[in-house]
Formats: sequence, structure tokens, C-alpha cells
Amino acid sequence: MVCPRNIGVAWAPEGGDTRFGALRLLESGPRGLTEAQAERRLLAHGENVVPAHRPVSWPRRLARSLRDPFTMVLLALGVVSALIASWGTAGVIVLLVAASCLLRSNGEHRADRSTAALRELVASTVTVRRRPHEEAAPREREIPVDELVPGDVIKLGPGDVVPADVRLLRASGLTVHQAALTGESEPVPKQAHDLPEGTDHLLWQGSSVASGTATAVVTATGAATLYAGAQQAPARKPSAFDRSVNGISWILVRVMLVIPPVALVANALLHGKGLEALPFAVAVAVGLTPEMLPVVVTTALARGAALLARDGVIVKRLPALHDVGAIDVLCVDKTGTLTQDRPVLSGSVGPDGRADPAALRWAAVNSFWTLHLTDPPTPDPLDEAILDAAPDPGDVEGLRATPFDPTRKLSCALVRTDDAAAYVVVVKGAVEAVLDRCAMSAAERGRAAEVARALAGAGARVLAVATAESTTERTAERMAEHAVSRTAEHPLEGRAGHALSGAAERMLEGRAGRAGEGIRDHLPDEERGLRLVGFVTLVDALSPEAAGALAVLAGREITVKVLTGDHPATAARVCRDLGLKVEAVADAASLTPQALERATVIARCTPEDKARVVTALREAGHTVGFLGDGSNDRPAMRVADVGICPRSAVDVTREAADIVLAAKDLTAVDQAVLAGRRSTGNIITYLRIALSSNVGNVIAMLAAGLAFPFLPMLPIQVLLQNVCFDAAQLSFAFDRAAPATLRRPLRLRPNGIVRFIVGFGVLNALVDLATFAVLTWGVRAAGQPAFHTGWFIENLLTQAVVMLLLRPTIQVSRPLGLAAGALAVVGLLLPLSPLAGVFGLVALPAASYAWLLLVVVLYGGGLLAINRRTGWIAERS
Ligand SMILES: Nc1ncnc2c1ncn2[C@@H]1O[C@H](COP(=O)(O)OP(=O)(O)OP(=O)(O)O)[C@@H](O)[C@H]1O
Ligand SMILES: [Mg+2]
Repeated sequence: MVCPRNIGVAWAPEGGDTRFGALRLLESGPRGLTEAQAERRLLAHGENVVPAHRPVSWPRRLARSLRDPFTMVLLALGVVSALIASWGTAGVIVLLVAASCLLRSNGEHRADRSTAALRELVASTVTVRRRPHEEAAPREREIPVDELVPGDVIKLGPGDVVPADVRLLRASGLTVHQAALTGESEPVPKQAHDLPEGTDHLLWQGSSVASGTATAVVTATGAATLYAGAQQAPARKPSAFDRSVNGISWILVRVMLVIPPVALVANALLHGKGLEALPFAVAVAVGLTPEMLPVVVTTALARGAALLARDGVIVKRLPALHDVGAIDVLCVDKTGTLTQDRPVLSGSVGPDGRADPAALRWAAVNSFWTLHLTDPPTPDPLDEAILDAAPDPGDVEGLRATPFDPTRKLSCALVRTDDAAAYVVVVKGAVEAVLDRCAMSAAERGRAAEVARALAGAGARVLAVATAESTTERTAERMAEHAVSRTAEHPLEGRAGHALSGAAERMLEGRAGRAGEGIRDHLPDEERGLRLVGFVTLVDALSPEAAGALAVLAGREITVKVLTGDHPATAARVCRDLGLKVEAVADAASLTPQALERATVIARCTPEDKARVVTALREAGHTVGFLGDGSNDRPAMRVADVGICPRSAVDVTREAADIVLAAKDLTAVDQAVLAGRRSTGNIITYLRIALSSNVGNVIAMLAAGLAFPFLPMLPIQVLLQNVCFDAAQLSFAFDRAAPATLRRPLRLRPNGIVRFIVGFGVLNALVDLATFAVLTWGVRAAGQPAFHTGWFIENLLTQAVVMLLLRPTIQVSRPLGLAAGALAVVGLLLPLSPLAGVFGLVALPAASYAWLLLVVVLYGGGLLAINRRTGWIAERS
């Protein structure tokens, strides 16, 4: 049977590694496995799933939720209560911890399950070559990556994630990213040669194709792969959202830890009390805890994600929903986002701009042979459009080809023509990349660039076509190699003239470094340069939804920037046609921070340029979203705050994205933005209300505890009211968003929230103290139980009031209305119910209700007045 583990690696030292040998050892062949063989192997080897990607089990998740800081502090307080035999307090604490952990792990489990199910929808597939039976011809088809088995022959193209460990059988222009596995940050070239040295001929599961194409045989799958589990889910830094929530949590935890000792000491000093005050102190500390914070956060986000899923928008990482609501700059690519990515040939001109079929003819030769010889899993739309329109190229035989890649921006084919038996190198690519390699004077190059600019200015995509001839294959080969191995040398014009600083300086460093790397080997002059044949132009119709969606995004205060590999004139024209206000057009090669801030279009980007632009924007303080679908968009996707791509995007891009859209449609981005702002809005409202009333209660209780010789409330009552608040506050996850919340980018800012909490917490405490005054004066004669009851009722009523009024909108959603109503009802009826005795509550004289209501009404009126005067409540942090 097949040796499952890394045949390629195990084999290399023995010196017999031929492609055929590898296939034979794997009991496979160039025509692939039969379906029956594949089925048997799937049983023997199991599914091709890396163990690290399996979902987290329920008990594990529960254990993890116990590690939450609030839970730890609560448990510590529970232990203290148990030590002093305060069993009621300990019991309630255990109940709270259990409820919050269960709700939380259940919520997370459900959210994970549904995101996992959704992720399945966008799971990667792989092109595999298999035969229905032994004699049949091989067929290529897409199968889910899980079904891959050792011995399968697969095809890889730009943007594919390598689905298993493989050994190359054929490769052209192949480079792979394997940074996650080996730490090399630049793409590594790979070859399929026999008797290879080192690991040139091997690709590992989890790496990804940066450029080129390949056919390869699978050597190991699933847990047997060399790096199985090593790369896990790429360790992301905690997002801005996680950091905000954690920041707020830790502030509270510190305060919670300080309260019991302070309360104890104060009570000892003022009232000469000892440990008997401890249960009260513990209860107050528990009262401060927002036990339901993790539950509300997860539920609010999961609910937003579930609503989006109905429209086919998949949120792969829940906190990304907050981040998408927070973006103020959205970077998009051009092709396929603003246009339809269905190019149609519109012209073929010579270097002087006059119509000339030669450019199209040579472009077609290049397209035909690059497609044919490199055999990409999905053909390039530009190549297809050229072939659709081109005449038969005649008797030309392709010998070698290097497929297009977005860094070099050209493709190259070496062909032999029949007539003169000459070898011709045919290059086609982006204007600057091709002109840069042509042998021409500066003036000629300037004129040709001007012709291209004029063509691009009409909105067309322009490809330059150039050739070089030789009578010997060897020389032609060297010329072809020279053309593709050289890095384009962008003129770094403008760089010297500007005082660059910080982000932009760093941003441009990579560029400057690369410019010097061009391989300047010393070819004889006649072998050096290409001859420009001319340009072909292609039109790509505008996306019908784009114009409307851009206007809507502008209305949401999101600045759209177009980062494209294309010509600046083409991109600028497309943007103008879509009604996007083009402030400035920048060239990736000569960007300054000022230009970056102003530019609507940043053109001629390489994949790394796109990433550098996004990083610089983030460093300038923006929250940046990035929408793209090509393999050239992957680096930017990884550094953006939120990566967004359509379901049709290449594997690597989809893997790096946080949000996957049903189609490449800016309208769907807007939906995601709204959903994000809604969820964040609800979370902010929850934090503000829950924490400000908790803080208010704590201040009031500590103050009252010191002012009176008796406890203002029994510990069990403090805990009971806390449980009621927690239950009611769950409804915030289902609240409705205020229009103001949706108007501009919204993010969780701990400082804003803390300010709000302190302000309204103090106000809340003042109201509580006013209630004390009323109670002391009104019901104290009826004894301590009446005093406790009065305060208990008032707390529940004011909590109901703030739940309704401390929100940015006066409109109330049903769950919230019900929760607030329930709180008021419990507050009013519990003291009258048979349960009253259990909690030490008593019925109050009728008049005291009137007093309590008066306080509550005054408080509500006060809140409304404050909001009208200051707009504090409506203002979003
Ligand atoms: N198959 C191809 N053969 C030759 N040149 C190509 C090919 N595809 C694209 N180009 C050239 O390379 C340039 C850069 O392409 P790239 O894929 O990086 O970006 P893009 O698709 O034009 O734009 P965007 O970044 O908006 O998607 C194109 O503008 C075009 O001039
Ligand atoms: Mg693209």
C-alpha cells in the first residue's frame, strides 16, 4: 500500500526521486487515480482534514468560559462567602456563574456551529484528475478538499491554497507563499525537475500559490502532512474590538477587588463592625459585575451575523462584524468590483496609436500558448477575451511560457514560427512593465506611454505587446528568461522631492529596495531589448450596482479608495463614470502620506503595494476595510482591519477574508456595515446602561452602608436584584438601532464608555440617595424590612426606566419593552407575593408607593431633560 508520510521528503536522500518514481511509489500515474482507488484510499487514510481545524468540544468550551476574569472574581467571592458560612450568598454566586457560563458557551457553540456551517458553503475545492475506471480517459473535476487522497493528481493555479503535501510533476512560473510554515516571507520559486536538490519540488499543505501553475501528485493528506496542525488557525492579534471589551472588563475587575476590603475597613472604623459586614461587602462587589457581558456581546454579534447570512453574507469571525461597522476607509480593487470583469476586445494599435492588427495577432499568440502550456485551473479573462477576438495566429509552435503574475505584470511565451524558422519571444502585459523592457530611446518611450495614456483615458484596459526574435533557440530562451526575471523598475519620481516620514517612508522602503534588485546581467545589446509591437485595448463594462452603492457608502461616511494594478488613467475614468469624486490619482510608485490621504485612486499597485497602502492608512488612524478577490489582493486582505471578498474569490483571498459576500457587490458591503453598526450599537447601549446603573448602586450602597448603622439592603436582596437586572439586560442583544447609530462609523471606545458610566453612575447614585431620604423620612418608622423593601422596589423601577430612556432612541423594541415591564412588575409584586418572606421583603404602606413613584418619575424626567440639553445619551462613543 501507499506510504502515507511525505514520500517526497523521505525519498530525496536516497537519490532516486524522479517524477515517475514518485508516482509509482504512490501507486498512481500521470493520468491520476480511478474513482474506485480514490474511494478505497479515502477509507484507509481518512478525510483530508487537519486536526487543528476540528471544532472545539462543548465541555472544553465550558471550561474555557470559566477562565473569564469576571467568572474568576465571582468564584473567588463565592469561596469567601462559603468560608464565612454565608451559604445563601455563595449559592446565588454559583447560580450566577453557572447561568452565565452556560448561556455563554451555548451561545458561542451555536454561533460557531452556524459560522462553521456557513464556512462550509465557501469551503475550498481542488481540481483533481481522475478516471471513472481503469481504461477510461482521465477527467478533471472539482472536488471538496476533504476528499483528496495520496496519489491524486491535482492542478494548482494562482491563489490556490495547497490542499495537501504534494510533489510537483509540472510547474511553470511557480512561486509559493510558505511563510506560515517555514518563515520565508517572500514567495519561494518551485520547480518540478527530476533528481532535485532540497525541497524545490515539494509543496506543503497550508502554503499557497503566489504565481504560476502546476500539476502535482499528493503525497500525504490530513494528519499525516508534515506541518499538520503546526500552522493552526493563523494566530491573529486580538482585534480592536476584543481589546476594547477586555479593557473595560479589567477596569471593572480591579474595582470589584477593591470594594470588599474598603467596605470592611470603613464599616469597622465607623460602626465598629467586624466580619459580619463581609456578606454585604461581597454582595456589593457582585452587584458591580456585568455577568452577562460576554453573553450579550456574543448574542448581539451572532444575531447580526445570522441576519446577514440570510442575504448570503458570511461573517467568518464574529468580532469582524464590529470592525466592519467601524471602518471609515474602504479600499476596493477595480476589476470585478467597479467593473464586471467581462472584458471585450475593442482595438489593436501600433506604437503610434494607429490601428494595426499586429498587436492583436501577437497578443493572441501569447495568450494561446500561455494558456496552453501552463494550463491554469481557471483561464485569465483577459486572455480569453483576446482569443475570442483574434484571427487564427497561423503556424506558430509554442515552446515555453511563463504565466501572468501580478508583481511582474506580464506574461511571456517563447514560440517558433514556421516561415523563417525563427524563435520569437512574445511578451504582453501592463504598459509600464513592457515599455520598461523595450529597447527604445527615452523620447520614443515617452511617446508610446502617451499613446497608452490616451487609450486608457477613455476607460479601456490597455495591454502592451512586444516581441524579440532570434535565429537560435538558446538565445531566444535567454531573452525570454531575461524578460521575465527582471523586476520592473518603476521610476521613483517624486520621491527625492518630498520629505517623507513615518508610515509612508516605511511604506515606500519595500518599493525602493525592490527597484534595485532588477537583474542587470550583461546580455549583449541585441539580446537585451524587446521591440514594441503596439497595444491592445479591452473594455470592461461598469458594474450596474456600483454607482448606487458608492453613493450610499459615501452617505455612511465611508471614504472609498480604489487600489488597482491597472493604469491610472483607466482607473480614474472608471471612477468618474461611476460618479465617484476623484480627488487625486496616485501612482503606487510615488506615494507620499499627503497624496495617500487625498488620493481616490492608487494605480499600478503590486500585491505588496496594496498591503503597504492599507498599513499606512491604518497607521494614520483609519479603520480600514479591504474588498478584493484576486490572489494579488491577499497581502492587503491580511493587514486590513476587515478583509471582505466575494464567494467566487480565489482560495487564499477567501481564507484571509473575515467576511465573504454572495457576490462581488458593494451593496452587500453596505449591508454588512449596517449590521455591524447595529450590533455594536446594541453592545454599547448595554455596556452603558448595565455598568452605569451597577456603578450607581454600588456607590449608593457603600454610602448608605456608612451613613446608617444598619445595612441598607440584605445581601440576599442585593444579589436578587442583580439577578433580575442580568436577566432583563439580555434583551439588549435584540434591541433596535437608532438612526444616529447607523449614520457614521461606530466603534467601541473604552474611554467614551467609561466617561458615560461615571457620569450617569453618579447621577444614579444621587437618585438612590434621594430615595434614602424619602425612605428614612417616610417608612423608617415601619422598620428596617420596610426600608429594605422600599429601596429594592425603587432600584428595580429605576432600572426599568433607564433601560428605556438611557438609549439613543426613544423607540423601544419588543424584547426590551417586555424586559423593562417585567422588571417593574417583579419590583412591585414580589414584596406582596408568598416569596417575599424568603428574601426578607414586606408589604409597604400605600403612601410610600406614591413617594417612590415620585422619585422614579422625577428621575425619568431628568434623564429626558439632560438628553435634550446635552445630547449625551444619543451621542455614540
Ligand atoms: N493575462 C494577462 N496578461 C498580460 N497582462 C495582464 C494580464 N492580466 C493583467 N495584465 C496586466 O497587468 C495589470 C495588473 O493586473 P492585476 O491583476 O494586478 O490588477 P487588475 O486586475 O488590473 O486590477 P485590480 O487590482 O483592480 O483587480 C493589468 O492592469 C494589465 O495591464
Ligand atoms: Mg484583480
